Amino acid sequence: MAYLLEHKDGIVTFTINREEKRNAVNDEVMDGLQEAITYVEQNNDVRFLVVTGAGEKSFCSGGDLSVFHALETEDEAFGMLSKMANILYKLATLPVPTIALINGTAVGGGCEIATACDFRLMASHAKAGFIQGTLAITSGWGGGTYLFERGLRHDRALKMLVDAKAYDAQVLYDIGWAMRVFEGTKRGALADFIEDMRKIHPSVHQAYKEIELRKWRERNMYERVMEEVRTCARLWESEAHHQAVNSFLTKSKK
Ligand SMILES: CC[C@H](C(=O)O)C(=O)SCCNC(=O)CCNC(=O)[C@H](O)C(C)(C)COP(=O)(O)OP(=O)(O)OC[C@H]1O[C@@H](n2cnc3c(N)ncnc32)[C@H](O)[C@@H]1OP(=O)(O)O
Repeated sequence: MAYLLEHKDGIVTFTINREEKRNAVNDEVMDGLQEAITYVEQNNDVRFLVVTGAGEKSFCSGGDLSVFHALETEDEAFGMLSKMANILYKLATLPVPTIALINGTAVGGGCEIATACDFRLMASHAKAGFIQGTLAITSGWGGGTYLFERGLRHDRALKMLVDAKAYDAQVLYDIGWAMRVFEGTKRGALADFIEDMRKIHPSVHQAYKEIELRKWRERNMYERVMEEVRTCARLWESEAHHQAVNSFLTKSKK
């Protein structure tokens, strides 16, 4: 299975389970994340949704280039990008707290998934970054829009996007993208992080989160995410993008 879904003690954990591809996202992973979100929406006893990756090397390496490189045109790209953007919008606007448990490298769309979550806990060895720029595209699943909403100083958020590189966990903590940097097991880090929150009635969490969600609805967050998707789809068609993807895939085959 390309993903794992677990519900234990009020915590639903969605694990991207494609270590051999550094947990790259394909359609099966997208459908699995949608399944996890639907499960949370339909089960009132769920208190937290955790997103993580299998293994210790990678949280998620973004879109599966070996699959999505076949998308040639703006319209073809828009179809895939908007599918995942809609799923991440539902993730970002879930009433329960969402936690990205970053067990390893989170790049490209992987960084977008983590940014769509309320909290980001990073293993000390992990790196994360919006590397889409190295492929001559922008973020395309809404992650750029969410980043500007996460309260980072504007200059730090913009630099993260335009640098298009993976940063160390400590740097990401210092600029305010990561909330915690942990040593040891991710399970232990999660248990420690939610210890206090677990003592509070879930209706309080949902009421506080609704303050932010109400602001997002009033400020047309969804429309802004879809503008980001259209921009990425337009850039997708460029020769520079297709050459960059082919270069990665060729390197991988050596
Ligand atoms: C809007 C989102 C947007 C989109 O695609 O829609 C994006 O996400 S754009 C960004 C796409 N992602 C990338 O460009 C990252 C590519 N991967 C890497 O840079 C590295 O693999 C890294 C840093 C994640 C890990 O490096 P490491 O040296 O540990 O591993 P390898 O590079 O040797 O990779 C091992 C194995 O996994 C395959 N792989 C890794 N990432 C992807 C990917 N995103 N898509 C497809 N396949 C991927 C890599 O080809 C290797 O396969 P192998 O068959 O063993 O050669």
